[in-house]
Amino acid sequence: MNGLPRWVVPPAALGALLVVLPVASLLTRVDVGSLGPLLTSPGARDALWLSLRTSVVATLLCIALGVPLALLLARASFPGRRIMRALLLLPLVLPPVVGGLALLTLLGRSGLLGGALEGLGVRVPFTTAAVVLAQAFVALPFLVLTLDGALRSHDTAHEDVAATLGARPTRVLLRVTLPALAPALVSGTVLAFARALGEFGATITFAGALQGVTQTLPLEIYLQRSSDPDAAVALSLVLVVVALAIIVAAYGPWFPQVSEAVLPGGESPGPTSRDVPGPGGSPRSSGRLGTEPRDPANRASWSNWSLSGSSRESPAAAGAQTGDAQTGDAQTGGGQAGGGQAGGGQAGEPSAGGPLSDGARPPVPLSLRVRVPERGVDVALDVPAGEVVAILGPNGAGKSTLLQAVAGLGGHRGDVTVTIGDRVLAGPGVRAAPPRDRRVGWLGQRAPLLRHLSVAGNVAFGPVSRGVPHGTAAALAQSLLSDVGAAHLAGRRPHELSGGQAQRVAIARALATDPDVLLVDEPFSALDVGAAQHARLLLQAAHRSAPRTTLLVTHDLLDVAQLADRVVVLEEGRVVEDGPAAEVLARPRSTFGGRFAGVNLLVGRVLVAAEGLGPERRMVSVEASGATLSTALGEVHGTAEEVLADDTEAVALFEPRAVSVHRDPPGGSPRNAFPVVLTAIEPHGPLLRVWAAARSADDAGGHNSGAGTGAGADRSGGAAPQIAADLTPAAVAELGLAPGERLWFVVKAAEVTVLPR
Ligand SMILES: Nc1ncnc2c1ncn2[C@@H]1O[C@H](COP(=O)(O)OP(=O)(O)OP(=O)(O)O)[C@@H](O)[C@H]1O
Repeated sequence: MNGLPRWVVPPAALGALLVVLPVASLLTRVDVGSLGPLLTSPGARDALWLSLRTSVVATLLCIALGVPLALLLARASFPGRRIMRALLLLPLVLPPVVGGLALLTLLGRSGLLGGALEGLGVRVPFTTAAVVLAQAFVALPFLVLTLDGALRSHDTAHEDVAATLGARPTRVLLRVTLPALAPALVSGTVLAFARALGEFGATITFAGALQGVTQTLPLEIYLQRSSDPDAAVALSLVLVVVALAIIVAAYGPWFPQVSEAVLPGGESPGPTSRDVPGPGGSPRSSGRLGTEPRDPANRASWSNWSLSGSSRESPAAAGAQTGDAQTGDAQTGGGQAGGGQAGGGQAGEPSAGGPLSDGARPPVPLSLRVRVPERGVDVALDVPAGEVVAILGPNGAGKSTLLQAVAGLGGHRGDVTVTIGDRVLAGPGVRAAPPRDRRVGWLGQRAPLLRHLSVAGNVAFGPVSRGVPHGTAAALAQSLLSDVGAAHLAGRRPHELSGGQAQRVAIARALATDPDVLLVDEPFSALDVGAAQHARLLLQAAHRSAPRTTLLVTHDLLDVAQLADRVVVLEEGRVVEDGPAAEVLARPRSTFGGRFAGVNLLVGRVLVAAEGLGPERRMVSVEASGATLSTALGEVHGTAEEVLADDTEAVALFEPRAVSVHRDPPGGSPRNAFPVVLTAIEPHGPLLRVWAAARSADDAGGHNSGAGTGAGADRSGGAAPQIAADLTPAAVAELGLAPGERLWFVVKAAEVTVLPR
């Protein structure tokens, strides 16, 4: 029962019987002997043929009008959209005969438009065209609502990436949106055709029952019912068989995608993601990602890189080097022949002469000013050519908004100025350039590969969208796939890839258009450790070969350590820290930066400044450089390496492993003793990290009253600063620590570094 309650069975069975039993009893009434002559009578033949013809035309009309209508309803924003969606439900609710009357009042001789049409010699009612219109009237909502529901539940990540790859809106619609919605389109079309085939009330009212002209099969059945009931039953059987044939053809086991089709309000299968636009680059002398500038002489070499840093090394070797087995890609080694051939033999060739190879364009700087009040974001950032900037910050800090602003995605309103190189892509008085014209590459958390294209087709999609001939784009794709160790996957479909393989393909795809700026949004967070490291090294190798200006949103210390030159920390939509990556990791100045770097960071004001420090006196003596801060945890004594002024803002940093934990206030000096309440204990490598928050002022003075498990748990909430102590499991067991206990965290002044903020 898959966890379903048993009581659902009886009503479900009754529901099924309500549909099946009447049809089954109809079949029992069929006189098989007289079936042949009845079905071959001219009246029956004409009616069946007319029904099929008009239903097909009405369905085509529904597709031609319904697909654009559904797209507008689901994706455009215009006044009255909800009302229009509601009005489209009317034909589903109204009796069809009312629909027929409505059509008559519009197109009849004295109707709103009918009079004018008659004047032009066009008469619609009681013609075959009227049958088609009546059928389309009742069938259109089935198609529109099916597609509308699918579109609204369909993530736009694929479309966003396609746009950043250079695809124009029509190409995105035809090559990305509609293929992804194929199951819903088929489903809606089948429903519309079935509804048109069974249409009766609107037809007889608006088109009448003229044999061979407007008398469709449902009308023929109705008319035969009074004169020849057996014939009516036999013709009903024909309608049932035709309807069943359509349903089986569309929903049969040989068409699994359609059997999962999206029905109105249903959900389209597919990845959801926060995938947005991506990076570009420039040479620099001390970059983390790469140290070698692009070789301007090697105009076609931008794609000629590999994990090893040498374009001549086979991807198989690269895969072996990085332990590719961890990605679940046991065949990477087996791909040596193909990969080596494409990567080694064709290196440099694919882009030669193509629009993408218009020289090894030097990396370009990025300048942006993003002010989006509706999201509380106000950030200005200048990124020198080729620099990799890690954007850090807590959830909701505005990191993705920043990347979306560069890519021209997101649909938010605000003042956004983006300049890449000398191209002003958005700004005051400047019409914002669409994503396809920005030359940015987007790499997101998941790899939104186009499911209906092969791996190679996905990588070639961007170049082809930018006008590169198919052959050249295919060769370029093969070369890039070799570079990422995925040449052997070229013919596979995205659903046949592991997460790590898909991300490697996404890297190749993002670089295939040789973007000026690469926007990378938590690219490895959905991968296991091995696959993440492999993908990280691939990005590093790509950057080494052709540095690009890059914004990298991440929550991962390894990404920053291995890829970033500079770190920008955002909090509540503002830059709170900005500095070289090594400096921020070693000596963070913001609360989030401290947490990210794994050190305790307390913000405070200088009470007693370290004075007279010169370089020669730094760290010589604790006494000489001592400084005291007033913080939320009380006074903190530490050593300063720079001159501090009284009453200025500063931060105190100390490692969790330098903190000792006591049940009672310790004596002796020079030591910092913080009264805290334990909030959490979590594994941290071989140690346990014990988190604690400041106790309230009136609770801080006294000695710990004992175990009191849980007594202080509620004090850990709010914005109280948290500090951590790393203890061995044995120490935690010996102290018998548990959340809620009141403790003292103690750290020597010599272990505390005080820095100006
Ligand atoms: N589509 C949207 N409409 C309205 N507000 C949004 C939208 N997307 C994000 N926001 C808001 O904008 C602010 C910044 O969000 P953003 O997604 O840029 O943050 P983030 O730093 O990327 O967060 P996370 O790390 O959780 O992805 C948040 O307050 C968020 O609630």
